[in-house]
Amino acid sequence: MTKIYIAGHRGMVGGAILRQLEARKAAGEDLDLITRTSSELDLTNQAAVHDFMQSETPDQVILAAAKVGGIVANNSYPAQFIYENLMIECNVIHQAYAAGVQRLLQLGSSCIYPKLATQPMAEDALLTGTLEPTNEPYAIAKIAGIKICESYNRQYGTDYRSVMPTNLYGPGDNFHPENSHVLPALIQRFHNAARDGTSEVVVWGSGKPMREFLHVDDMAEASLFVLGLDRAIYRRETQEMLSHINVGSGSDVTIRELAETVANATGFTGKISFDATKPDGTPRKLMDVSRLARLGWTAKIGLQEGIRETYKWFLAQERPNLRTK
Ligand SMILES: NC(=O)C1=CN([C@@H]2O[C@H](COP(=O)(O)OP(=O)(O)OC[C@H]3O[C@@H](n4cnc5c(N)ncnc54)[C@H](OP(=O)(O)O)[C@@H]3O)[C@@H](O)[C@H]2O)C=CC1
Ligand SMILES: C[C@H]1O[C@H](OP(=O)(O)OP(=O)(O)OC[C@H]2O[C@@H](n3cnc4c(=O)[nH]c(N)nc43)[C@H](O)[C@@H]2O)[C@@H](O)[C@@H](O)C1=O
Repeated sequence: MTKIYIAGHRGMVGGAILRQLEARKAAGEDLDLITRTSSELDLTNQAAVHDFMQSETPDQVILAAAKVGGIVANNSYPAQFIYENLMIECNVIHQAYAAGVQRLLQLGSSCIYPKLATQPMAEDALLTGTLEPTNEPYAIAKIAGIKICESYNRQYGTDYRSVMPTNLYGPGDNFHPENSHVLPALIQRFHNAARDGTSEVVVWGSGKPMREFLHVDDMAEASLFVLGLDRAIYRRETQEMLSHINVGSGSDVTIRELAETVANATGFTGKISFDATKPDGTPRKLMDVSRLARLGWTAKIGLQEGIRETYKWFLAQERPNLRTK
């Protein structure tokens, strides 16, 4: 029996990971899956995380809990983004170690790389330049997460791994109009405009930045693939002080192209305009996914198909996932 604690199981990524683990369990794998909501266990609370880890003593931990948001949320709540993410990482990783957890997987983000990194961005671009200012506090916390895992591995011989996802989307996403990421924001806005017969939809920024999108079911599969790799195989591709692995689809689109695709999927036929008062953020952040490909995993769900399927999911919800932050 393998006892796995999935931190953040009600989130988009944690939820997708839990669905895949539940399917494996139903297919006969001997798994004990442990979850807690943030109101049951606040991961910024050191004593609570200590008590939880000591009483549950999981074999493995998947850290998909974090303070997450789009470009404007990151820019508006920098203190919460750096504080909550650092606290969650320190508490979960240290208390996992203290409770004897040998294997852990944590999720970072492509924003750990410099704003003007060479494209596509390989893992060794980390800490080679200045970060994008709109999400620097979040990125610093995510970089710290990688370095905490590497440090525990070096000093204590643990097997703590990090995956760096590109921009994600899919069922369970946050559709908040200001605080969400671009893809759910556009699904919501174009859907409302098509439904109400509005003639124009405004998209933030210049439309020129490029982003790479990965469906959350692909991300969940990649996470479990990396967690399940034999230690020697994982180590062969990574280094003691560069132990993270990029996860992406391998191709990107401009925000204008993305808006046109979402307009098409939702049936909106009016005008698309751009609001230059909103930030563009990083001009481009395409992941170099060759390390993960060499290990044996590549993405399966294309962007058009993923958007169509996510829109179907969105339409089936009684009330979309409008989080307050
Ligand atoms: N979404 C994206 O585009 C990307 C996400 N990532 C990373 O992937 C991971 C998952 O992100 P995603 O699923 O999108 O995020 P979500 O916002 O969908 O989910 C985050 C989850 O974290 C939990 N959480 C937050 N704060 C606390 C806390 N103090 N104590 C306990 N639980 C807490 C919440 O639990 P509850 O619901 O119980 O409150 C929530 O369900 C994060 O590390 C994120 O940085 C990386 C790149 C892109
Ligand atoms: C995953 C990643 O996500 C964040 O970085 P980001 O990639 O810049 O994320 P975003 O999805 O919010 O924006 C992408 C682009 O799209 C444009 N854009 C247009 N119209 C809307 C819109 O309506 N909403 C949003 N949010 N963006 C819009 C927007 O102006 C920008 O040019 C990080 O803070 C951090 O959280 C992180 O790691």
